[in-house]
Amino acid sequence: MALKTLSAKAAAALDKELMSTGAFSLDQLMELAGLSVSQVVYRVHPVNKGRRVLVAVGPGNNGGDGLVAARHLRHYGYQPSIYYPKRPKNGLYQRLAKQLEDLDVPFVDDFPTALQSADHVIDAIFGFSFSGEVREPFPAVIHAMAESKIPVTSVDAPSSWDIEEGPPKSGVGSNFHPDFLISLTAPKPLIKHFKGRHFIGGRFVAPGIAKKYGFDVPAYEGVDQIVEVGPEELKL
Ligand SMILES: NC(=O)C1=CN([C@@H]2O[C@H](COP(=O)(O)OP(=O)(O)OC[C@H]3O[C@@H](n4cnc5c(N)ncnc54)[C@H](O)[C@@H]3O)[C@@H](O)[C@H]2O)C(O)CC1
Ligand SMILES: [K+]
Repeated sequence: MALKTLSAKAAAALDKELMSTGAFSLDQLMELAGLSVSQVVYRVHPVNKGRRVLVAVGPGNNGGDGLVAARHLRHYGYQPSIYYPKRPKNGLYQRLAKQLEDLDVPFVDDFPTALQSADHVIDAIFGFSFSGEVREPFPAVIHAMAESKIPVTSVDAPSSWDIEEGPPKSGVGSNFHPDFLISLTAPKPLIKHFKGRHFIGGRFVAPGIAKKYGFDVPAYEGVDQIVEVGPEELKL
């Protein structure tokens, strides 16, 4: 498979293109991204392994993917809870949060405490627009995920990792190695540092757009929104 990686810059340009010439709305893309995240959790952590999924939600679209995934997981029979300390005023995020409130999904204030009674964690804090050092209040959250034995699924990138260079050499996130990662549309260069199980989601990209950005859409099966692809199968 000729799956190449997309730099942060290329991934941002692709998203922009999907929403302009591709004619998708952000709501649609986020719904499909979150649906694919929910399928990864269902695959790696079926309901009988424990229903309590704690979702760490960041301030941007990566966080929005986490909110969508939580809704789908609730309908699959999980008991998600949401840590969402920085809520932007944007109507899309507010609607996603309202949809969860209507399903009686709890919002928690203390991530490390909530982690103690979780069976699985979704890291939807930062995606391809992350840069620099992790700012408050997220260092303690990254630290708690890194120290905990609870399995973590990261959305698009392990939060705190540099999109091109991978884990920071020291400080917050240097010891954060999630068990599972779903790359949205195409893996980012950080994938070469990732040792866990890796999935790709984004079963909506038209061949012309994929070709323009130089990646192949992987061979999804049946009704799956995800496909598992090891780093060894990627063209790095
Ligand atoms: N290609 C796809 O399939 C799609 C991807 N989506 C998701 O959108 C993500 C990108 O979303 P965004 O561009 O909104 O950005 P992110 O969600 O990656 O993060 C941006 C937010 O994080 C903050 N931030 C950045 N660096 C920080 C730091 N060092 N400390 C603290 N806060 C920091 C920014 O202020 C901003 O609020 C992707 O990674 C993916 O998860 C979508 O939802 C849409 C479709
Ligand atoms: K993430």
